[in-house]
Amino acid sequence: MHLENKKVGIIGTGKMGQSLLRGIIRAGKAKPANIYASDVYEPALQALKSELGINVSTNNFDTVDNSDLIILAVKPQILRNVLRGFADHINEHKLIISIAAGVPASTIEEELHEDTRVIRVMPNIAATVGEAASAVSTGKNASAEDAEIAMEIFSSVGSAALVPEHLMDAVTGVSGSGPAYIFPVIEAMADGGVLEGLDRESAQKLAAQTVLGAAKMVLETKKHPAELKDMVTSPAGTTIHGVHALEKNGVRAAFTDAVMASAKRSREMGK
Ligand SMILES: NC(=O)C1=CN([C@@H]2O[C@H](COP(=O)(O)OP(=O)(O)OC[C@H]3O[C@@H](n4cnc5c(N)ncnc54)[C@H](O)[C@@H]3O)[C@@H](O)[C@H]2O)C=CC1
Ligand SMILES: O=C(O)[C@@H]1CCC=N1
Repeated sequence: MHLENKKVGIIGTGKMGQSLLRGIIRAGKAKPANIYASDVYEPALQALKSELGINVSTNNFDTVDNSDLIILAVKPQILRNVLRGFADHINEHKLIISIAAGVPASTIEEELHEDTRVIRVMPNIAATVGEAASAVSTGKNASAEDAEIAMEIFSSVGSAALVPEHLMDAVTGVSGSGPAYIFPVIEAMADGGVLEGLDRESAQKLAAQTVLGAAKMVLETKKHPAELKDMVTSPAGTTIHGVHALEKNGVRAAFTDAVMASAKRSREMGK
């Protein structure tokens, strides 16, 4: 099964559902006429229909019945109920792709059918701008081709990598939740700039571009971040004074703790 000419369904057109929809269309991965989306909130659906030309419905049956693959983008807390609502409409020809945090593929198989083909993905909110970091894992019935399709979809909104499912909580801690750790960093760096006399707009732009540039250097040079840090820190210069201030405030432990707390919550949600 290749993505081309497949009917793609999305259940839940909130923040992530919409990001994925737009990304898939922007990348030409599916024609709007082949996309079926459902949500309980009709005004948002109608807006998506007129903006993107996709098929919409407030009834999840319409999405399930019309689609070859169905992306589940509702909150984890309601996922079981949503699945129960359409379990009778699922057969072995349909591929289920869930982005719900913490929910194991086995839970989805349990609620649908033991032989349902399930792929689990943890993307992040940067899918909105085509820069998500996604991890893809396969449930027990999903084939390598199913995983390829998921990789194709999520590669259209950023980078995607295959991981074994037991690492999904770790992925959630690092990249699923990660943008929310970095937004306050950007805000705080901009605050520092404002404190030192820059206007807010310039300070925020400088801070955001600095995060983007640093990330790009790590990805493109593939050097260890410590080596890159050493390239910025002149002896007795400005940067080492800044780095020292960060270390005194426990910045490394704070970020590692954030990843661990999010991963722990993801594990709890899976129970
Ligand atoms: N927001 C994020 O940064 C990320 C979210 N996720 C996962 O994505 C999923 C969606 O999260 P968000 O988009 O942030 O939530 P959201 O609240 O923005 O979207 C959920 C959508 O589901 C709709 N919905 C509620 N009940 C429904 C039903 N019975 N049938 C169909 N649609 C229904 C809501 O109206 C809403 O539009 C969650 O499972 C979350 O764990 C994964 C990675 C990142
Ligand atoms: O906070 C959450 O539960 C979701 C999953 C990863 C990012 N947002």
